[in-house]
Amino acid sequence: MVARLAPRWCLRALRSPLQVIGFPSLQLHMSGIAMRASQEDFENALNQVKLLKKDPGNEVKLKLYALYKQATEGPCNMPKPGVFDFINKAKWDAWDALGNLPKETARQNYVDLVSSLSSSSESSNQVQPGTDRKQQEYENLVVTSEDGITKITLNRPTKKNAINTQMYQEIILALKAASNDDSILTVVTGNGDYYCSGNDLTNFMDIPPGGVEEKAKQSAVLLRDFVGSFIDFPKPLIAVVNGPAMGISVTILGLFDAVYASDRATFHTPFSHLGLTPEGCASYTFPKIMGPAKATEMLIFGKKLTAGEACAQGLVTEVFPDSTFQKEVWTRLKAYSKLPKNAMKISKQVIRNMEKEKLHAVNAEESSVLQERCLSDECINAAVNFLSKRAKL
Ligand SMILES: CCCCC/C=C/C(=O)SCCNC(=O)CCNC(=O)[C@H](O)C(C)(C)COP(=O)(O)OP(=O)(O)OC[C@H]1O[C@@H](n2cnc3c(N)ncnc32)[C@H](O)[C@@H]1OP(=O)(O)O
Repeated sequence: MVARLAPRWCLRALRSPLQVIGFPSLQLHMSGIAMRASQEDFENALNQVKLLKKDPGNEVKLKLYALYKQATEGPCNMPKPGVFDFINKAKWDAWDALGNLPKETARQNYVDLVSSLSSSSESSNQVQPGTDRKQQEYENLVVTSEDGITKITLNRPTKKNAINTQMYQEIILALKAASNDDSILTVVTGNGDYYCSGNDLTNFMDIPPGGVEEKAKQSAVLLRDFVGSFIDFPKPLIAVVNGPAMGISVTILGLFDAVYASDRATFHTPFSHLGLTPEGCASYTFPKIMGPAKATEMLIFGKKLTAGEACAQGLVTEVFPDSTFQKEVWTRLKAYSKLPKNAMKISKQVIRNMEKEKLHAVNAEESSVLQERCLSDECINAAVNFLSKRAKL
């Protein structure tokens, strides 16, 4: 069966030779698509393309074409068109550039790309690199974009940037926006002396009408969505750890592509002390990064690491003296942001796609275990303890 799907913007007048690039990706030879894990998503994505309200432009159309061909036929197998056959040459180049990218990865990248296009056509939240534009307003974050870098700053310095319920939601939104904007790199950092003190322990105080069980359920869903948005983030994601980091802000570092730390930073996951268990996929990423024995010290015994120790164990990419931290890190990030955008993004996706499913499974399991832990005496006592000490201050 061959289905030809024509998005509305496909019907617009075409001006340049490149604009007549069609959508072979939409000529669905369904029987030829291998039955693999992501086939349903892939088919949905093929259908979603025709619903796009906005023409995504030739660069994106070529990318969709190339990923479709790679996903369904494998590496480029066509003879190279002549130099004056502009359109077919551009298509051939795009497909050929994917080299030996596995079919499954191409399929996943196609799905991710369509998903980002769908959201961006909904939100139209495009940010031009180099414009230092402040994005959407958030209560607990400051998000800016400059020199192709979107910077998400955790902004509750008086609470050591503890993540309250609203802030979890805002971070999910900010990551979604950053994945759809024109930036090349995305950075997460903290305002003030802390990077982040982890989950806001007062989150547990806000009990809905359904009671504590309902609260635990809501927290688990929020946690899974929050961590999921890091797992799925499609561009290079960098943590600029300006000071101490605790709890979930540490575990999630295992899902970043690079972590730069000030020598003032520390890394602390006192889960057992709080009656809690690891999240952020750390039960999988930490043993992989630092080996099971070191992961145990952090995740089960709550050993606090210095920046130097975290670097030696592979959790941190590099440590800088606090006095020159910002200058050195931003000089480096600006240089990285000038590297070819698509190559970096695709490389990140190739690396992540190797274990995306595993990470989602780990996230679901950790969230479900935590849903139970939140209701345990150990956890409730630890939260009450923190809150009563705080009340005395
Ligand atoms: C969605 C469910 C996820 C569940 C998984 C949980 C994962 C985690 O993240 S576990 C880690 C949780 N975090 C903590 O246990 C840290 C608790 N905070 C502290 O131990 C200390 O505040 C400190 C070491 C971070 C800083 O100590 P200090 O320098 O002495 O400063 P203060 O204690 O006076 O803090 C200033 C101000 O900030 C408030 N605050 C700090 N961290 C948190 C927090 N995590 N939750 C709520 N509030 C926090 C602190 O209470 C002070 O507030 P005020 O008293 O109103 O000034």
